[in-house]
Amino acid sequence: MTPFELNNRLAVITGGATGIGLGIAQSFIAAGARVVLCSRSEQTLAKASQQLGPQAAYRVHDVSESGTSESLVSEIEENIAPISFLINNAGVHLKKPSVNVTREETQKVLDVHVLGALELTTSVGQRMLDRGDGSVVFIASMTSLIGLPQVVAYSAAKSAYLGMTRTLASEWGPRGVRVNAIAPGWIDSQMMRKALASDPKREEKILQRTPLGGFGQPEDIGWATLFLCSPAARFVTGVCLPVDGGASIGF
Ligand SMILES: NC(=O)c1ccc[n+]([C@@H]2O[C@H](COP(=O)([O-])OP(=O)(O)OC[C@H]3O[C@@H](n4cnc5c(N)ncnc54)[C@H](O)[C@@H]3O)[C@@H](O)[C@H]2O)c1
Ligand SMILES: O=C(O)C(=O)C[C@H](O)[C@H](O)CO
Repeated sequence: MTPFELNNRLAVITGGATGIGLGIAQSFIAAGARVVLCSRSEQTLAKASQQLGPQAAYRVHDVSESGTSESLVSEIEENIAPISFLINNAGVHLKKPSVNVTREETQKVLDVHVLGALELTTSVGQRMLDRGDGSVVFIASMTSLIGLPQVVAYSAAKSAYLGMTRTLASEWGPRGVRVNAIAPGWIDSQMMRKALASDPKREEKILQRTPLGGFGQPEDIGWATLFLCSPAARFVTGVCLPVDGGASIGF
């Protein structure tokens, strides 16, 4: 057995039915895990789950809805299995000049990425702490590490993941629960295509500043997330791993 195997253990992946979340689900299943995809559209979830096969299940869940995590987590643990891995991947993008961003728009972005992910993480985390075992990954962004124009609320939310990761890692590490983050660069998904559509020259600029060239694929984030959750990363906690073709190096 290699230290990258996940041995039928259960991963909950928010926003798991599309893009990067689906790539993470594919990588986890390839490593022998079971997955529960959680997002808002039953139709999209059912399609993704069918594509993934018998190792996948889904639950309709809006992470931004306050007070809903406990019932989701207890239902999954009662009917499927204890949750070994939580991947906070659900996200919404907001791209516009910072002076035009309203408080309400910022609140919506923070509700999904920060408040929603934190509520779910503490619900799952309490059970992981009781069992003395578990691993949490936050899908942050290159905007957690470097400046990108016109994404001020999104960047605030993704940067919050760095503090949350370090705090939870230091608090939960002694009790067997690891917490890490990944900062994806430009990864080919609906979100990225939409973000770049407003500025056709941006794609060229991005490709120029990416030493490894091209855009990443969802499975690139999948393999990195798998590493962080696997026994191979048993001595890794509190880090944010960039997976961006080198774009955040600044050359
Ligand atoms: N694609 C990129 O270049 C890139 C770069 C850095 C970070 N990210 C992050 O990766 C994650 C996945 O994004 P993606 O690129 O796959 O785009 P995507 O739009 O395909 O995925 C986002 C997913 O989150 C789900 N979601 C949104 N709000 C939700 C809510 N309230 N409750 C539950 N689910 C919700 C969406 O339904 C969707 O499935 C996001 O957190 C995004 O910010 C993406
Ligand atoms: O580079 C840009 O203009 C972007 O808005 C990129 C996005 O922030 C990125 O793809 C999502 O995190």
